[in-house]
Amino acid sequence: MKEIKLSEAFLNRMKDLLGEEEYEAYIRSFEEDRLYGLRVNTLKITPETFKEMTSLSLKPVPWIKNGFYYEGDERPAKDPCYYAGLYYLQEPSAMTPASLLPVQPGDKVLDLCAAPGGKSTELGAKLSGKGMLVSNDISNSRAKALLKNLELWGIENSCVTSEEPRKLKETFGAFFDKILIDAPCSGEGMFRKDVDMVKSYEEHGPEYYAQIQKEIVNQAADMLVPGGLLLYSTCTFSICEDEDIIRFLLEEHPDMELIPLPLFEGASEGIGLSGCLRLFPHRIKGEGHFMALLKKRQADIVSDRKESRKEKEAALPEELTEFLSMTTKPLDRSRIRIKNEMVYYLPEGFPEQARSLRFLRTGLLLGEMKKGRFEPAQAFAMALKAEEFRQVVSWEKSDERVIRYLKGETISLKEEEGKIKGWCLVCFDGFPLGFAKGTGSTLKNKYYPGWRWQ
Ligand SMILES: C[S@@+](CC[C@H](N)C(=O)[O-])C[C@H]1O[C@@H](n2cnc3c(N)ncnc32)[C@H](O)[C@@H]1O
Repeated sequence: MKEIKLSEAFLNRMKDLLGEEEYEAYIRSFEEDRLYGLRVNTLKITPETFKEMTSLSLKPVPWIKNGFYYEGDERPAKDPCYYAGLYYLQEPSAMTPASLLPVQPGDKVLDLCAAPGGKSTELGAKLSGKGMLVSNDISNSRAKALLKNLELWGIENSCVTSEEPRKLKETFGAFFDKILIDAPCSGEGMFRKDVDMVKSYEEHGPEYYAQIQKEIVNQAADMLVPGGLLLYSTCTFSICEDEDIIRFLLEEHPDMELIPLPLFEGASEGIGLSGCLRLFPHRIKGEGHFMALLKKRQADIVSDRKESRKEKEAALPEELTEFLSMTTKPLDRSRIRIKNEMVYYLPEGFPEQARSLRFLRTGLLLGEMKKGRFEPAQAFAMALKAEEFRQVVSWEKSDERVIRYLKGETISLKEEEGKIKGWCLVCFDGFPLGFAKGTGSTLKNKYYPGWRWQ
């Protein structure tokens, strides 16, 4: 075993859970190195095309269509592709929950414990810009990291909140078609990946988290519409945080039923509760996880689901209209809002009652009105495709100006590239990185300073 000191109590519980023989296999899994994974952003590129263009040595994660393993000595975060939001670095088992929640474009989706965004980015990609994703995390600082990841990923229809689930329930009521709860947990499944988890486990073990999880699932169930689906996941093995929470939920909410999850090679059934899914590091190439899918039964009376009312189009400032004329991205003008000079594009059907919540972001930040000018935001660039902007500069990935642009430097155009006046979208190989403002043969760098290449 590596330098990991696991408590006697934990090891005894694992022995009880797995039986003598399998326990030995579990312990041996600590002798193997942790695994590294990335998940391709299908909003921007197909997994096949990405595999062709990257120099990373990728191997497919068998149960995730857009998931790959990469080698531990590779540095995918130091790559323009990362800055273009083409992938998210994620441990392979952690890719499973979002892949098993059948989100459809147009759904209203809640990711209740979402930071830093490992599941939300995938849920947002599945929506393909239609419907709404509310990504919440009780921790404000973690919610900031979540916002960055959603913006980098190019999701245009997400809102980020930092609230207690109870407050969300009071505000939204039964509103969401799909809910994901990637619950805070004791993290027993992550000991090999992250030694620090062992330390925090000593402070707060399974019983501590089970109480929090019960409160979270209780609130979440009330936020589902009839017929809606809820996926519960943890990265821990203890039954009291896994199957027992599902039993609790079924008891407290008799209108909920368990929908069996499909088994795939290496995955195991729930312990004493079939239909749930468990992933163990000695059976698959990934860390430990638990998942269960639940459905709220349809009400006898057909619910009078209101169609979202189309808002009246407000007149937009001229400078903004002028900028928007440079993009062919279809934007419903009635969803554009200006608050304190910031210009937002709200998701379809954004509910009025939600305005009282603590939002870090409502929809896509398009930009800012500044003394009669409009300055487009970094998030807007990330949500565009190269062909959706009229003035584009696209270099090859190997062009040294790509990294210099990401570092915030002023860039000179080559003679054969001609001259550029005004806003342009800077890309490599056709993937947007951010905006710049051309003054002839020079590009003033407008890449967001907080995201610069270090
Ligand atoms: C397992 S992590 C989520 C990881 C995230 N889903 C991802 O894939 O990147 C659990 C998160 O729950 C948050 N959390 C803890 N208690 C919470 C609560 N009562 N309501 C909402 N979020 C909570 C934590 O701040 C933490 O970010």
